[in-house]
Amino acid sequence: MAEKKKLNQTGKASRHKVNHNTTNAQPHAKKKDGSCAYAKKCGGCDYQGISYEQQLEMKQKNLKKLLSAFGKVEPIVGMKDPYHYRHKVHATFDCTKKGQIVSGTYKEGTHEVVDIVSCQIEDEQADAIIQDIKGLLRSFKIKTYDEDTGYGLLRHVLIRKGYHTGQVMVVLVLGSPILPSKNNFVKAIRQKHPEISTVVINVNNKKTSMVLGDRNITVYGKGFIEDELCGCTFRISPSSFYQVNPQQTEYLYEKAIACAGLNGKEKVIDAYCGTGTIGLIAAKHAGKVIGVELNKDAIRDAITNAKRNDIHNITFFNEDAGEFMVRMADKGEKADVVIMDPPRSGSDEAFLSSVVKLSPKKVVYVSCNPETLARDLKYLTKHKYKVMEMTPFDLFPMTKHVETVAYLLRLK
Ligand SMILES: C[S@@+](CC[C@H](N)C(=O)[O-])C[C@H]1O[C@@H](n2cnc3c(N)ncnc32)[C@H](O)[C@@H]1O
Repeated sequence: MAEKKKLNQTGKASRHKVNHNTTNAQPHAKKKDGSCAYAKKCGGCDYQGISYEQQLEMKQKNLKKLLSAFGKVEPIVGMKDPYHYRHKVHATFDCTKKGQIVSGTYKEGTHEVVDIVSCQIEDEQADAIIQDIKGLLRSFKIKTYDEDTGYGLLRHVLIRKGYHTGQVMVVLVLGSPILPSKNNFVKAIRQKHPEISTVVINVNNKKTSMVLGDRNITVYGKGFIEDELCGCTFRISPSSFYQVNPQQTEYLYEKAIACAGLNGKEKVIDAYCGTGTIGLIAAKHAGKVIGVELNKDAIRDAITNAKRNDIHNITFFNEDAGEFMVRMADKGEKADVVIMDPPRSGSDEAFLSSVVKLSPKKVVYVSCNPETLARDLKYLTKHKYKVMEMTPFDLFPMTKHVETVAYLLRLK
């Protein structure tokens, strides 16, 4: 998955300082000519100012350059409406020397917070909630956190919204676990936004570039939201991976499952499974599925998701995918299909060599980084596998990022 730069793949955000030049005038996302009012300062969208058609052409060209050695790259599946697709929105909070509270993203290459009222690619409801939280801070005497001095409270706000359910989670990332008048604060924000289903305090008191700390305290609702994809319901916790563009994700997953070509009998491995999304959808068409994932919160969600969807032919393991596969291969175990969806850094040789030992008939590789995909395909195609199909999906309009489903078949 590619992320807008303000919250990168690992959830990291760069250390920040306030943009003291910020004025009280708050520009809206679009200028009269339709371009982004923040483009020059924010730098989150690499393709700002380029028509969407042209963006798709550029992505296709780059994919062709990187992947055509392995076969034909199918035409990229773009969005009908490429705006406001992000259902995970994050804003960093800070205060200028003049005492103005600002919230938004980092100016590219700096530690300055660009004050953003609404963003062209973020969900509009999420942006409105962030603005209203900003508006409440003074009356509740909540100060923004200063990383240099450790003084203040509010560091970030993270909003996650279900695409089909409309459920909204607000995560307040604080430097300490105590939010003064927390019940009244929640009441005030819910009065403005009754659509909020849960509010969580995330405690991050470390000098770190990571947005989220380890501790979550639910102050309203269940502490998670649910969303639906491809006929399954998924639980999403504050730190679990869930694609930021659920609309396009449905097409991506449908393609991955179609490539697996399941007939109800296969043993399938869903590696880097997150909250179990792809594996649970696959389980309906397979004999048995094994999901493996490093993040313990995501695995907890995956187990709950299996129960929630009444799916019993899936087992999840909280482990490094490479180590898990090596052990399976050493035990001489086999699999019919391996579906793998690694982070941007791609897979590793321990994992890939174990895939070769397990010798599944099919490998379905879901990738958010064509460069690491090309590297990993090079390994697999040198070891008995042939790329049969590669289909890109645009999950990240206005940015250079792209998802690709590659399907490989074992040659002998
Ligand atoms: C691109 S996400 C895919 C998640 C899931 N397939 C989905 O579509 O929602 C990659 C996942 O790999 C997990 N991960 C990263 N490194 C890992 C490793 N070494 N072993 C297992 N899982 C890992 C991350 O926590 C993340 O959930």
